Amino acid sequence: MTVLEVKNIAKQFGGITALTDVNFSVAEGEVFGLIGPNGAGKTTMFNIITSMFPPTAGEITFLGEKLNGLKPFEITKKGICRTFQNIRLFPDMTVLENVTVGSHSRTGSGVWSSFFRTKKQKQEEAATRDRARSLLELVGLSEQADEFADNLSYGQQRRLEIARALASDPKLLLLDEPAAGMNEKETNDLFDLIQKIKARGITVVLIEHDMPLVMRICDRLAVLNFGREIALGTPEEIRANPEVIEAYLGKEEEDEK
Ligand SMILES: Nc1ncnc2c1ncn2[C@@H]1O[C@H](COP(=O)(O)OP(=O)(O)OP(=O)(O)O)[C@@H](O)[C@H]1O
Repeated sequence: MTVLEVKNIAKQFGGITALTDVNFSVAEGEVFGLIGPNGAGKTTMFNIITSMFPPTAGEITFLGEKLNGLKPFEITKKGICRTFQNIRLFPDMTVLENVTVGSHSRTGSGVWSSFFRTKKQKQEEAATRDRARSLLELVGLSEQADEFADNLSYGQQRRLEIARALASDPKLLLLDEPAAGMNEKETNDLFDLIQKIKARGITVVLIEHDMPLVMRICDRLAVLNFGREIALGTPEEIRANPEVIEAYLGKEEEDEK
């Protein structure tokens, strides 16, 4: 079954063309990579999928339903969640609280009604906390549950972001550079975590610059370069694609200058 379909997506920011005619689809349970040099348009693609802004052209379909025109919170309700390239935690809240905050789009009771706490609401809150604890266990942060988010290491903060995104029970999880700033051990832990998420039947789209991780974890990949999709295929196909090699090697040569 196709979970996500990206059809003929284009995005212009004034005179800048961030994306041109991008097409790919992601099947249920897949880990799909979105790679490409800096500025290729990857984060813009996530912003369009999550309706942070509309595409200039094209269509996004999620489980057969068009997403165009929905608000970001409606996208979350449909079952799409994301993490951000720059960590966006609440530093003064505990690790557990950061995850329960992620669940609020899920529970039925709003902020106002929680002022008059009914028995049902107390049960809901307890269930939310239990769920948050089980997500912390999944991402390996059970022991840090009561620490302030600010005190966590960088790799731990990234895992906490994933737990928070999972708290709203997504069918599709978008991860924006989850391995950025991680050491080798943390990256290996992240690999295991993504495998576990996949085993839960959650479909994952991953933006990542860590090529060994991408090649190990992804079922398929799309490669963007200057907003254009230059390749689509399995890691083996991508590795052997001359245009991809050129895009990356070209960049390395530039960096050496
Ligand atoms: N809100 C915006 N307003 C104007 N230009 C933007 C905006 N968002 C992105 N861009 C431009 O669109 C292009 C693609 O940027 P984007 O952040 O999507 O690339 P990326 O592939 O995610 O890069 P990186 O790997 O560096 O994060 C860049 O030229 C960027 O400057």
